[in-house]
Amino acid sequence: MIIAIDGPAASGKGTLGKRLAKHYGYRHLDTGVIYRAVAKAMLDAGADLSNEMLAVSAALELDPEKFGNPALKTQQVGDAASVVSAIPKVREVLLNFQRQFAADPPGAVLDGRDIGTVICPHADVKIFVVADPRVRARRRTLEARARGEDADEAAVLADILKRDERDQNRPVAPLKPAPDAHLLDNSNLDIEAGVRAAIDIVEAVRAGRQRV
Ligand SMILES: Nc1ncnc2c1ncn2[C@@H]1O[C@H](COP(=O)(O)OP(=O)(O)O)[C@@H](O)[C@H]1O
Ligand SMILES: Nc1ccn([C@@H]2O[C@H](COP(=O)(O)OP(=O)(O)O)[C@@H](O)[C@H]2O)c(=O)n1
Repeated sequence: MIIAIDGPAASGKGTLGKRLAKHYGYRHLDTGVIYRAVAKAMLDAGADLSNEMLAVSAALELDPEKFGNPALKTQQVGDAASVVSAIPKVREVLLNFQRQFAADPPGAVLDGRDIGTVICPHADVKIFVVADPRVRARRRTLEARARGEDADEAAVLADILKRDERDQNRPVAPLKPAPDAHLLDNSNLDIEAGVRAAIDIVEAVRAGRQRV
């Protein structure tokens, strides 16, 4: 089974993805870290983020072993990721890795922006997670502060809105729900309630299949 989770910045995709994968015994891929890793390589090299050739070679040289690097989590890297991720050739290079991850047994949960629309259009279950931008900014700010960063909530909100705008309006693989995605509004749910709501969606889809 493939579970696709998409949604805007800090909506809770990764948290749900990790918990769903644990619940079902599947592997989990936070696809945002892939674009963040490309962006970090560009920033480290002092490269212009719109340099297609350098971005493509950074994407080709990615090392999945480094996806856990905490330095990928920063706002600066997230911002840069939304610039490099708009380059169609970068997305093309990263497509097979994601599809292969999804196809390997026993099952997989992928979260990102275009999982249900482009990477896994035939996913068994698609969830589109949303939450009020102010709630998302609050949660992301608390997360950054817990890491010891000096985060300003208004600046985090502005960053989230700017990134959503860029991700929604790019010509290739824009952030949007697949027509068959189930909407999950995380604004007023704590993590446990969100996980339960996501499991309920998966179970309802499975039950519907068995009846057919
Ligand atoms: N339902 C929730 N209630 C409270 N905090 C949440 C909830 N879901 C996620 N969070 C927190 O919000 C932040 C962003 O969640 P995350 O899963 O990283 O979002 P995304 O992957 O969409 O960027 C994290 O600090 C996470 O612990
Ligand atoms: N499948 C994906 C995942 C992320 N991205 C890009 O990568 C950036 C960082 O993604 P992320 O999921 O780590 O961001 P957060 O929601 O965690 O803040 C996004 O703003 C997108 O521009 C993408 O284009 N496609």
